[in-house]
Amino acid sequence: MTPDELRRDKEFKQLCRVVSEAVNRYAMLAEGDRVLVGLSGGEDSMTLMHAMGQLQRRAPIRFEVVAATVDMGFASFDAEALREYCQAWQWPWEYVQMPGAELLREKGAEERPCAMCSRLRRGQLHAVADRLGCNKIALGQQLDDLCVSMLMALFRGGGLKTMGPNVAADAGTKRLIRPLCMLSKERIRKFSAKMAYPRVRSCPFHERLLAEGDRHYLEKLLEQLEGRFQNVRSAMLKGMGDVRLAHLLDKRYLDFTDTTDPDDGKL
Ligand SMILES: Nc1ncnc2c1ncn2[C@@H]1O[C@H](COP(=O)(O)OP(=O)(O)OP(=O)(O)O)[C@@H](O)[C@H]1O
Repeated sequence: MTPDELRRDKEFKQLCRVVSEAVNRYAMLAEGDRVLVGLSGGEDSMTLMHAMGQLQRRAPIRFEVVAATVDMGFASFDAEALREYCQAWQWPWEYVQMPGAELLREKGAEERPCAMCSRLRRGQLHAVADRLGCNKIALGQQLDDLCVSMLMALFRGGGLKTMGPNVAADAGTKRLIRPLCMLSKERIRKFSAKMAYPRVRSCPFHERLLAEGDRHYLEKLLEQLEGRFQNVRSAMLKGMGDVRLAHLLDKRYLDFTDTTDPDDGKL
C-alpha cells in the first residue's frame, strides 16, 4: 500500500479514530512530546507506528515520533527487512543490539524467559529514549493484552490490575503510553493482513509458549468467553474503566463509617 492509499483506507481511518479516542481519553500526548515507539516488527507495533504517523498529521498539537528496535540477538531475527520497511515509510529508526539470548542462557531464564526478556528490552528502550531526549515511550499492547494481563494478575493473586494506558516510568522521568489500548487484536490483525509487514521476528521460545504459556492459555480463554459473552473485550474495557471500590475487598478503600449506599443496594 502506498502512503496515499493508506491515508484513504477506510479501515485504517476507523482504526486511527479509536487510537485517537484513547490518546485523548488518557491524555497520552502533549505539545512538544518526543515519543519513542518500541518497534518489535510484530503487527501491533507496526500498526502503532502507522497510527502515530496519522496522528502526527492530524492532531492539533506537534510531537515527534521515532521508532526503536531492540535486537535481542535471537538467531534469524531479520533486522534488514525491518530497516527496509522503515526506510520505505520514512520512519526515523533506531536499532540497538544486545546479547539477550546469551544473557537468558547465562541466568538460566530459558524456562520462563518472558519476564527477563521484557525487562532487558525495557532497559534498552529507556536508554535509547534518554539518549534521544524522548519523554514518552509508546508500546503496542492492545485491548486483548490488557484483558489477558488483568486475568493473569487476578488468577495469580497479583491484585486487580492491568497495563495502564499512561503510566509513570523510570522514577517519573518518562511516561509509558499504550495508544492501542482500546483496539482488539482482531482489528489490528485484519488491518495488518493488508499491509504485508515484513516477517522479521523469531522468538525462539514461541512454539513452547504457545503450547504451555499462561498468556496464550488466557488468550484462548478470552476467545472462548467471546462465544458466551458477546463483545467480552469491550465489556472488560468498560469494567476496567469503571472501578467500584466500595464493592471490592481492599480495606484501604473501604470506609466503614460511610452510610451512603453507592449502588442503592444492588450489586
Ligand atoms: N524487540 C523489541 N524492540 C522494541 N520494542 C519492542 C520489542 N519487543 C517488544 N517491543 C514493544 O513492546 C510491546 C509489547 O511486547 P510484546 O512482546 O507483547 O510484543 P510482540 O508480540 O513481540 O510484538 P507486537 O506487540 O509488536 O505485535 C510491543 O508492542 C512493542 O511496542
